[in-house]
Amino acid sequence: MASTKDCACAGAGAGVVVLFPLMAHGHMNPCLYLARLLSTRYPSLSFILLTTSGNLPHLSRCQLPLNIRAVGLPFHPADHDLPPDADTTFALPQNLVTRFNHAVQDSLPTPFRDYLATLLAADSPLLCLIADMFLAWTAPIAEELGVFHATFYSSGPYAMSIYNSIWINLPHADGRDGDGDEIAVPGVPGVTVLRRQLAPNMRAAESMPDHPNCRFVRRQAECYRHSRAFLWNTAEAIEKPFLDLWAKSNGKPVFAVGPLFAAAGGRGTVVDNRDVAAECLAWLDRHSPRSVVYVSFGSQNWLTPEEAAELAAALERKARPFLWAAPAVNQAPPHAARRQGISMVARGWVPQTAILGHPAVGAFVSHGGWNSTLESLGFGVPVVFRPIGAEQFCNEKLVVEVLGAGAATAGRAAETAEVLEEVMGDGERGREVRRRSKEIAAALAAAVADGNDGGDGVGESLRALDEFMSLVSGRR
Ligand SMILES: O=c1ccn([C@@H]2O[C@H](COP(=O)(O)OP(=O)(O)O[C@H]3O[C@H](CO)[C@@H](O)[C@H](O)[C@H]3O)[C@@H](O)[C@H]2O)c(=O)[nH]1
Repeated sequence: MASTKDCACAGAGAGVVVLFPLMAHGHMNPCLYLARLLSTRYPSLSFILLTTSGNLPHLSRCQLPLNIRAVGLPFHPADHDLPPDADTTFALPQNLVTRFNHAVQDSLPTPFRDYLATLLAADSPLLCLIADMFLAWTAPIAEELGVFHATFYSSGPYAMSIYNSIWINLPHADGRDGDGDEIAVPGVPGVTVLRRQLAPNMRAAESMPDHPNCRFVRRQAECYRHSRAFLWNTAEAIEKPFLDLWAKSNGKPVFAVGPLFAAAGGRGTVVDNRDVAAECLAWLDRHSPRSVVYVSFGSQNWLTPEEAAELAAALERKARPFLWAAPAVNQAPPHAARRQGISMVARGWVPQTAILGHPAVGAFVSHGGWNSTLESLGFGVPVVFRPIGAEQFCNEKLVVEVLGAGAATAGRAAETAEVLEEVMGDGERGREVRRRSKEIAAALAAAVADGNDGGDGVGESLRALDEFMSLVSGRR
């Protein structure tokens, strides 16, 4: 029996729900929001946030409600040729992120199975396991033990349909090599992608049908078949056709329960970095509405020094003030861009949702991680996408081509400067993008309305969450 470690007291309840996010901030944050939302909406239940032991100290500082406790499974990064402190994917280069995912998939199933068995032997009924999309291997184990398994997606169905299809089918391995070639995406009707939009490792895989990511995604697709429901951190208001497509292709119910950061209104996984937070907000307070460009590339992506220099040059060209977040050392801009007073480089974890909610922010230059995308949409701030990897180019396509609430840049200074001016300026394009951004923000706020403020009642995402809970507790 593998050892596990608890970090808080469980509240008493009529049943237990286990949530198991991948150990990456872009995955733990939304899962923690979901746990907080469920714990408020279902206070008589107990919630277990499953993670690895190395993450317990971080979670213990997150002030979890009494009916959520964190439990750590044993995981030793160094045993997998990972840095010994790689408890999450924070600041890991892309090849090590893939190794991290494989390490998790190879080493956690046994302790996970043992832990689930102990929960089944306990008095309180185990209602369900909600496991991350990248922990699909949990589904066959849950099925074998008779536990209801739901898959939680920290990205949206539009992006994941495209991303999975490309890794599984490699439709770009067609012998052509034009950057502007349009590639049809099998199983996603009406969607094409340009070869140049594909993430770099995806492009490289056209000559490597056994690329580690192909194996990883194909294995996941097999495991999903054992899951009984799909929960998405998105809202029908922005992705209804793609939620329907997913439900139809997979033959299982889907529930759009986001945007979770707005529904939970709580804190994410990373301990507040109070000094940096106060400094960022005080700096924003000194700027006029919609004047600042916020720049961030999330928790596990960064530009090369040359790319960062191009972006810095773009930002300086029109002398718009910018706030550049560098939570990891390798995310800082080049020295030339550090013009104190005019712009700010925030070293350390910043309060991103507070920044996006600040009236001074007029645009967000982002890699397009789904959380950043959703947070920006939620606050009505137009995104200028500068994708780096993973499914980020799909998030760009959704927002730019489908929703019309942002713009994209391939990264060159002149192009980026022009796109930023367009989005922030008073021309027709800028006004339209901002109008759509505000419209979408209102629709997302309505999706998570809890009906307690005299508005139009409970929003579609909270109703979907309640339907999901009825399903797992056998009431539907
Ligand atoms: O200083 C910081 C940096 C980040 N964040 C938060 O951290 C999260 C970052 O998530 P995301 O924007 O999705 O970026 P990644 O960390 O890159 O997320 C990974 O996971 C996402 C969800 O699956 C994918 O969409 C991305 O492509 C993948 O890189 C967001 O909630 C941010 O608000 C902060 O609060 N402060």
